[in-house]
Amino acid sequence: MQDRETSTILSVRNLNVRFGRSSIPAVSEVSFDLGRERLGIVGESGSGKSTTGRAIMRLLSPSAEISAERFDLAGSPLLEKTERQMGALRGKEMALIMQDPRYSLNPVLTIGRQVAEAARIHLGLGRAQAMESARSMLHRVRISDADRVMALYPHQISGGMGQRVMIAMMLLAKPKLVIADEPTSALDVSVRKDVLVLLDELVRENDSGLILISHDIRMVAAFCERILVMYAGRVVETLTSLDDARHPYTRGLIAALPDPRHPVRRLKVLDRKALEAEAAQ
Ligand SMILES: Nc1ncnc2c1ncn2[C@@H]1O[C@H](COP(=O)(O)OP(=O)(O)OP(=O)(O)O)[C@@H](O)[C@H]1O
Repeated sequence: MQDRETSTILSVRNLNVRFGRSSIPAVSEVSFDLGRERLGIVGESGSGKSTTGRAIMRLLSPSAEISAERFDLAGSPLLEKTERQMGALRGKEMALIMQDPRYSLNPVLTIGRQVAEAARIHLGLGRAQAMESARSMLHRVRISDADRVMALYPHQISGGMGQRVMIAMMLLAKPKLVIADEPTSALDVSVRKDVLVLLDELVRENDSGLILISHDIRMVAAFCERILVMYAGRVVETLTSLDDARHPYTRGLIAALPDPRHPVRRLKVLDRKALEAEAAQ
């Protein structure tokens, strides 16, 4: 059996995030541990998924107040780090893959330049070696004509190709922790699965921990060993299988998504009145 104690990458106890003077916390009392495994965070829009992911990266707006009893990356408290120390961790020890590669890639640099730049910064390579490392990483994300793609600018490649480039850049330094926030929702349906399979493959190869954030509970269930279900900033349920879902909100999330095995004419919607009644109890 795996020794969870030594393999814990991230440990979160009672994480709270509040923006400005807002009386309602965006994230409330969230707790979980992450080892070298895949953990999903699901919930509807506004439930606090992205805020949790960005709090881990310490990439929230300055108006955000973060507090936690424990908030450790590999045993080291994230809230005690200076911005400079966080800068050194991002990309090297922890990486964030966001929804739309068009906004994450630098529009004025060629793909080759920006992947090589990541290799230079995070792996400490010289110019020529960094270019070579960029080329081999692009091959690893199954871009077969890497030389041609390296000469292109972000607007000249497809969304699916852009997300492969982002994955190449983000996983180059084999970070311990990868957070993927809706990594496929801006992509064409036909390439979504390929991109997720690739991400999953590289995360396993690197022996990293993955947090996959999405509103799509079925997609998350296909890739993750454990799922945290968030509602109004709180974790309402932790699942290892969708069949174990007990909370009416989780059941609503499952029912609101189409199941390819059982197509339906009309999609269900969340029963908000029942949920609010339950929350008030
Ligand atoms: N910079 C900010 N300033 C003020 N409030 C914010 C900020 N960012 C997020 N929030 C609030 O925090 C709450 C949680 O938002 P968050 O983006 O984490 O939800 P989410 O579950 O990721 O939703 P989505 O899927 O739409 O991104 C929301 O009420 C949102 O309005």
